Amino acid sequence: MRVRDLEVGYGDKTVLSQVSLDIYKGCITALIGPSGCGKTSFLSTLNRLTDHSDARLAGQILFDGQDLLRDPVDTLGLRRRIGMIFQRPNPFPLSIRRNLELPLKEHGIRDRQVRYRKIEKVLKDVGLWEEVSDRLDASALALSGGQQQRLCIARALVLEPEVLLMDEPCSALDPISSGIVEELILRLRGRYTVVIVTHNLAQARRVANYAGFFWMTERVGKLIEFGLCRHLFEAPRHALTAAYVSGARG
Ligand SMILES: Nc1ncnc2c1ncn2[C@@H]1O[C@H](COP(=O)(O)OP(=O)(O)OP(=O)(O)O)[C@@H](O)[C@H]1O
Repeated sequence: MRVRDLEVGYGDKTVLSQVSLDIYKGCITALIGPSGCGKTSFLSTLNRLTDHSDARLAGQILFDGQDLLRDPVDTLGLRRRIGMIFQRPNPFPLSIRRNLELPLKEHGIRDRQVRYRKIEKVLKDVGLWEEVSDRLDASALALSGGQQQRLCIARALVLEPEVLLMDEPCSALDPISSGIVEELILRLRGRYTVVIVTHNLAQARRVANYAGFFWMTERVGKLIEFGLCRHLFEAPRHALTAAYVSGARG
């Protein structure tokens, strides 16, 4: 995915400008920066979730030869290829099985046996199968927060997306559940392209191959620095990045 000169605004207020970066296949890219500098807005443009707000977008987002901001886009198809996980786990108030069946049905998988095989596989992938295989018809809302978040990740993965966008996926979880979800994210590396927004700098360092640092200048979010995660944390090129990752600012 290639983002060039992206600008995002709401009404007449520009919240993000001049953002250019490449998102590499099979890698984890972490986006860090203080609250309000536009990280979530950036993430939401990548699968056009911004269509649901009054966001104004300019620039280019190139994905598989298509400019997502200019070319006609089938948003349902796009969101199958680019899934999203939110800060708070948001399972449907249905059974564990139905949470995974619904998206499969919505995307035309009619054969029940095929659906069941996919559901078992994805629950094994997210490490939930052992915990829930004997209660697939119980409510997803009865799961713990961490289990709910893994179910939501399973719900995105069951559609076999190419890219997974994660907006602070661990911040509403207790430390143990957060650790389990983080391990899962690490296991996705190489198989999926992941873009994760996190306020947890240690987590960004542990999981990401690439990292981008956002900051507000004159009330507009900018991408200050982007590169290999190791370089951004250990040898930042920009003084602001150095101050933020060292904890001196932010
Ligand atoms: N739908 C919207 N309508 C109007 N303004 C919005 C909308 N969504 C976000 N904003 C504004 O855009 C700016 C950037 O918000 P955004 O949530 O993208 O930042 P963030 O870096 O993800 O913050 P946080 O880390 O707190 O989640 C903020 O000033 C916010 O109030």
